[in-house]
Amino acid sequence: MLPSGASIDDKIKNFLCSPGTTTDSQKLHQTFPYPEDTITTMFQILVMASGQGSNFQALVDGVESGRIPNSSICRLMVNRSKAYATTRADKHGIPWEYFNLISHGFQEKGERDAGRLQRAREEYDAALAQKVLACSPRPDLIVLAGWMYIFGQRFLDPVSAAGIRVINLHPALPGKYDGAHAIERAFADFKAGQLERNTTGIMVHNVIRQVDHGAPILVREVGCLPDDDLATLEARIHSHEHELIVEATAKLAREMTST
Ligand SMILES: Nc1nc2c(c(=O)[nH]1)N[C@@H](CN(C=O)c1ccc(C(=O)N[C@@H](CCC(=O)O)C(=O)O)cc1)CN2
Ligand SMILES: NCC(=O)N[C@@H]1O[C@H](COP(=O)([O-])[O-])[C@@H](O)[C@H]1O
Repeated sequence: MLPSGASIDDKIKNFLCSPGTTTDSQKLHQTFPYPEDTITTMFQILVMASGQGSNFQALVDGVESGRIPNSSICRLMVNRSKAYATTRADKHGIPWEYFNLISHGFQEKGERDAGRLQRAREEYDAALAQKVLACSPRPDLIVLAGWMYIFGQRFLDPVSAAGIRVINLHPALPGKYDGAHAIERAFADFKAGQLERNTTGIMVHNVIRQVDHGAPILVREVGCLPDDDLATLEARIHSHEHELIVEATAKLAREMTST
């Protein structure tokens, strides 16, 4: 028998651990009719990727290990049909969807007209935003983990209006090497003796319309070594990325769920 001052958590544990107890949530509510806001809900994370998915895997492992607390990866979106991230999602029972600018009919292959290209991207952005907003459960956070497509306002605005934050992992320091192929460009400068302090880095930042210019959330420097080649630098950077993306996502999971 629990003392009268027992906490709700103690009562729940006692209820659930009693012999012959069903874990039916309805029965739980009947027994402990406490306000909805005391029910802990999982922090829902939607991940977007275009490639191998090693950072997606780091997030999956981070959620499963509890390093990313009280969270669930509700969905993976990919824009490349051969993205190995989908295989990783299948292995962990995470639903995924492939949605591509050209394959799904927004842009003609080989299209070169600037107006048509712009309109195609805007329609794709709007459709992708609708897919995100239709997810159940709806995500609290979108993490771009090697997502190689630049969003326009017709994605960013509806998602932001729904209170969903978007963050991105970028393999460069703030204000350096914006855009794709950042590691290659940093390495080329290093080999040319033009990389400041022989140091590049990585960051997780908020996503705004201007690519890789959103406010940084976490930043980590990565030094280039004299005997580095591109492969050794990339491997070291990827290793740091797998840590930083989990640390940043866990930070937001804690901040966005604390009352
Ligand atoms: N509006 C924003 N969209 C995205 C951001 C951002 O900060 N603001 N971050 C990127 C991720 N990224 C770098 O971190 C990045 C990804 C892709 C590109 C790029 O040049 N994409 C081309 C297509 C390239 C390809 O398909 O191989 C494009 O979109 O036309 C630059 C930077 C994610 N989106
Ligand atoms: N500008 C965005 C960008 O370059 N992102 C980079 O794509 C790779 C994805 O690897 P992964 O598919 O193995 O996670 C990562 O190195 C990430 O920093």
